[in-house]
Amino acid sequence: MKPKLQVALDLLEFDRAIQIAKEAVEGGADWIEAGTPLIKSVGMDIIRILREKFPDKTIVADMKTMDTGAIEVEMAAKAGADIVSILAAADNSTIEDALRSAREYGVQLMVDLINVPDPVKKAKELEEIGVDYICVHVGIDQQMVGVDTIELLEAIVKEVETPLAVGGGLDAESSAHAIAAGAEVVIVGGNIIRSADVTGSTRLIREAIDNAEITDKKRETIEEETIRLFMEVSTPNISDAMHREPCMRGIRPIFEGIKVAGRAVTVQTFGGDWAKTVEAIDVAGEGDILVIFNGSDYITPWGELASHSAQNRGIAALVIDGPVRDIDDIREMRFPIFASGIVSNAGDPKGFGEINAEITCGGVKVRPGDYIVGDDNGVMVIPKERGYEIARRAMEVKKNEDRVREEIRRGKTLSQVIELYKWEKKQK
Ligand SMILES: O=C([C@H](O)CO)[C@H](O)[C@H](O)COP(=O)(O)O
Repeated sequence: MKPKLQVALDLLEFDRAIQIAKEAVEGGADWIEAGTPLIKSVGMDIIRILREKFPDKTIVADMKTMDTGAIEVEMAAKAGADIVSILAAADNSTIEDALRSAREYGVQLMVDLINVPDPVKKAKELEEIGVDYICVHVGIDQQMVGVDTIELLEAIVKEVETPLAVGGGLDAESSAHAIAAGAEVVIVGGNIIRSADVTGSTRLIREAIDNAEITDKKRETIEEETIRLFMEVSTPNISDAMHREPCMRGIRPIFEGIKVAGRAVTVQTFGGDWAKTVEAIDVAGEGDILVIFNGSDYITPWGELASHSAQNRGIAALVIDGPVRDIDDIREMRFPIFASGIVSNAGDPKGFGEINAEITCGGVKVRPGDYIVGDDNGVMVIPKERGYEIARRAMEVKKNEDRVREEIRRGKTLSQVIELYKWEKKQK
């Protein structure tokens, strides 16, 4: 059977959802899902409109029902859905009653394993119950902390014969992998709906699943993926992903066009004492970023020779709450530096201070091993425990902006695209 491609319209705005669905269908999407955020934002009417606009397509209502399964299936069925998706985390009585309702109203029931503690066991129970599709689903928040959709699919596919739909951060490569591993339906949200070229992105996934094969391409490590993603997003994307966390105050790049991401090696020094700052070059590894608190705006612990030595060691950049000197030479060698000032005079190597202690730089706490990302906008610090998550969330911010930019290019104003007036916080 030809694999099915389900586009998940996880959007908030009615008109955008219809337009994006149209573009996805042009690219080869077979099933159109009214995503849960969309249903919550605009109501069940979105299903009626999708039914009307796409009479030949399968419409999926992602209801994420936890209770009263029968009534929610009835609502979605009467609005025009062909398949209704509810939660496997619901009690089996809810799922069984939802299935009765699905039979009564002539729709199919998909049951979503998202957040179920033992998904393999639950999948077997769902098979017993006789649901039409089991949805192997890693939710967006779980994806951000590294839960792997394909691993989950591979654990379940061996255990059940019920048709499997699979979703959770899939792109062309992982969609193909999912189909080759035995899924019948791939569900793709972000990698289609947040693309500037929805039709092109859908087409890529369509082609990949139609020629599905498992590649044994070596996967990146989490660390490699984290750094790659940080290099692909901007520091404003990162700040947005961290709920508008501020960048370091008063610390600017000494030349334009710098883009760096790496782990912090921290240095606390005092008034231009350059012993610890230079010793830190020997401590840091390739790709690390030195982050220094200098304690003076008028005397520097860093210049061209230190930059030269750091560059030779493969150190990615220097970030300093304090001034640097020799910036003409440093600019020429293009060693990336973010600093709070520039002076001519250095201090002496007295040896006060500490390497790899917690410091404050530009008003932001930095611990050794935290992720540092710097670009023309500023320098962001990402706590080491949340590096991968923030890199993934920042990429979602970027993708969303790519799509919004495209819609502005087509003629809408920004407030029209994001329905700004509707989403202003209502006053009491
Ligand atoms: O169901 C979904 C999620 O829980 C939000 O409602 C998504 O549609 C599903 O995860 C697919 O989206 P991506 O993970 O962005 O591909």
